[in-house]
Amino acid sequence: MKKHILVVPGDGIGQEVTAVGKKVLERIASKFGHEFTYDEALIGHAAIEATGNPLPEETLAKMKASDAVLFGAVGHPKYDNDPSAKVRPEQGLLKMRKELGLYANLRPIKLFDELLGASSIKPEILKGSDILFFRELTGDIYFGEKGRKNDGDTAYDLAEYSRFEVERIARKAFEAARTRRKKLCSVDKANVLETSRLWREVVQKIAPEYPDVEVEHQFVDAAAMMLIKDPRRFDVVVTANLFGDILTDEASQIAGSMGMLASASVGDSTGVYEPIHGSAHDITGKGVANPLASVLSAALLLDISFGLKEEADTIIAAVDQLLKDGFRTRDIADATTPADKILNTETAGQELLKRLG
Ligand SMILES: NC(=O)C1=CN([C@@H]2O[C@H](COP(=O)(O)OP(=O)(O)OC[C@H]3O[C@@H](n4cnc5c(N)ncnc54)[C@H](O)[C@@H]3O)[C@@H](O)[C@H]2O)C=CC1
Ligand SMILES: CC(C)CC(=O)C(=O)O
Ligand SMILES: [Mg+2]
Repeated sequence: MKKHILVVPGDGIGQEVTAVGKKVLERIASKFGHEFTYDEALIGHAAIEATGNPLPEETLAKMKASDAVLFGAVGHPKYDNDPSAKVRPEQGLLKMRKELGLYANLRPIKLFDELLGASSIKPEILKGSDILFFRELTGDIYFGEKGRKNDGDTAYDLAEYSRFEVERIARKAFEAARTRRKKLCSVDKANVLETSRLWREVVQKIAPEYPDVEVEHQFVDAAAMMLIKDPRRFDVVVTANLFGDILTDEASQIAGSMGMLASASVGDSTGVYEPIHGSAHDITGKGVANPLASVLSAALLLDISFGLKEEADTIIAAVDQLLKDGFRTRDIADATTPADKILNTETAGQELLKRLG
């Protein structure tokens, strides 16, 4: 198969982990006889430094012209502590999602059995957890009007959802539930928010079209609690942009670490495949970031954008084997991990390539 992949590492550990994700794609291409070509483009702080723009037109054009994008992360400490900065790395990420119409962010919470002990949640509560989040990605409070009034003393961010926006993500989640355990949990705050009341109304309205799927509605505060108390009760979860952002960072602890969670952002055009984590300033440049979220994002890319299921499964099996062989990056290691089994970003990539064959 011939495909063109755009690699957009972004900032911080995005650079470090995406290099490993790309190597895995290259190895898969040679192993299975595919012809993947690659290009790179700037986003975030790296793009601001080079062009003044967090999402240069050239990057966007390259994204639209590619068959899939392997994305890293954006962000830089200098903006995090400067609320007055008008141009920010995260604007590039949000604009990319909007411009490419990436309204559905699939975040599988996949727990590898070997990592049962890596979580702070008890293994007997965790075992068998397997959740697929559908986070709406182009609406909500992230994209509404924002500003200041009263001489800057009052700030506002408008949360908005249209019926159309809710319905299209809900339908994707219903369809996915049909292929899994046929349970859908819609998470909102309909006891308080009007956007959530529309959300619940739309989900209730289309539910009868999926009679084989059991639907449950939960308020986001209770859902946050239930995720930790009893993660196995969840199959597919569909929720708004802000709630999905927060709940999936929480849910990463089911899988053991933020460094294990991949995602697929899909919608109207080129799919973007990205770890759920950010640029992680605290470990940037140390070479210790777990690259498996990027590697598993590459697997999602092959599966969803290219329909290469066997190739994707080969990557997942290699990750599984790496963990079975006792190797751990620091974020998923514990006191029982022998020193010679602790990997850094680069050695994790090398060990993984050995297991890809
Ligand atoms: N999609 C994106 O590009 C995102 C960007 N950000 C940006 O990233 C910057 C840092 O944000 P934080 O809140 O610290 O979130 P973060 O996700 O970057 O890091 C949170 C914690 O998880 C750890 N972590 C994350 N990924 C890891 C990995 N692969 N291996 C090992 N440990 C890992 C970090 O070291 C940190 O302690 C900010 O500028 C933020 O705006 C945050 C989230 C997503
Ligand atoms: C800039 C943020 C919206 C990025 C983030 O936290 C995410 O996409 O999960
Ligand atoms: Mg997030």
